[in-house]
Amino acid sequence: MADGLTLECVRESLIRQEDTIVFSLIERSKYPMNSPVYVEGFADIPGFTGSLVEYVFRKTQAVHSTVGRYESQEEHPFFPDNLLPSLLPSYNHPKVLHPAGDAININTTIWDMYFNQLLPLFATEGDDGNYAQTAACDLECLQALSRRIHYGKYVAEVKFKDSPDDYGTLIHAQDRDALMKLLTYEAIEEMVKRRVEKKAMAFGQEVTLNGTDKEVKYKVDPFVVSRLYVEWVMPLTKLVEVEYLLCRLD
Ligand SMILES: O=C(O)C(=O)C[C@]1(C(=O)O)C=C[C@@H](O)C=C1
Repeated sequence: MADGLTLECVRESLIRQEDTIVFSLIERSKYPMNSPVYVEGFADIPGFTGSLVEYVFRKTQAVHSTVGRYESQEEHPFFPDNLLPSLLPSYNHPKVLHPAGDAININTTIWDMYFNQLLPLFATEGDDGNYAQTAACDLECLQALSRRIHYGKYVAEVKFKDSPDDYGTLIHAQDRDALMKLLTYEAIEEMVKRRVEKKAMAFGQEVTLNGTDKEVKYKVDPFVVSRLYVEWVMPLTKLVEVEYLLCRLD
């Protein structure tokens, strides 16, 4: 392909991103739920009324924005309002995606899924006071999930370029359901599900030198990781793919 992007290399990136996601969940699992982090007004921050986690996100993303993070089409801010542009000299990141896709940002949905559905599945009850560390871990998890899910734009671009006629017809018809069917590979999804479960077992097991046959304990339940992928990561990636394709010919 002209821009060198192939389905194989895009899938390789998705596989590598699985490592980042599994490790970020393992890091978050060091801390209990620490619910004050999520309570509006818990921190007495002048001029700010949201939760501590929102504060950490806004401040971190403001810094990242001024050093060019969102110049890359792979990155999507959680709070895009009022971000300042990059102060760095322009790197000229390759713009492989169709510009209409830049407006697609489903981080609100990802945020909601993470805090309301995923976190309660793996964070233990309790409060150890490590609020800043907890919010920093949430930031890592959410950024990794957001990057992976929005990578659906690249997957969709490659699929479109590989079969422009098949996709073109459905895009002209704005046929969401048929696009979803055409871009779905059930055998690949099954492999992803099994691989992330295996990674959670490999990365999250206690390593001992005098290995006896004690019951193996995992830092994050491998079943929760496969469920995360089956229920949220893959469906949301496919949603991004469909949204991107719908505007691919604009
Ligand atoms: O690998 C692909 O073809 C993708 O579109 C990515 C992905 C995924 O999210 O992992 C999504 C849809 C396919 O059914 C298979 C896998």
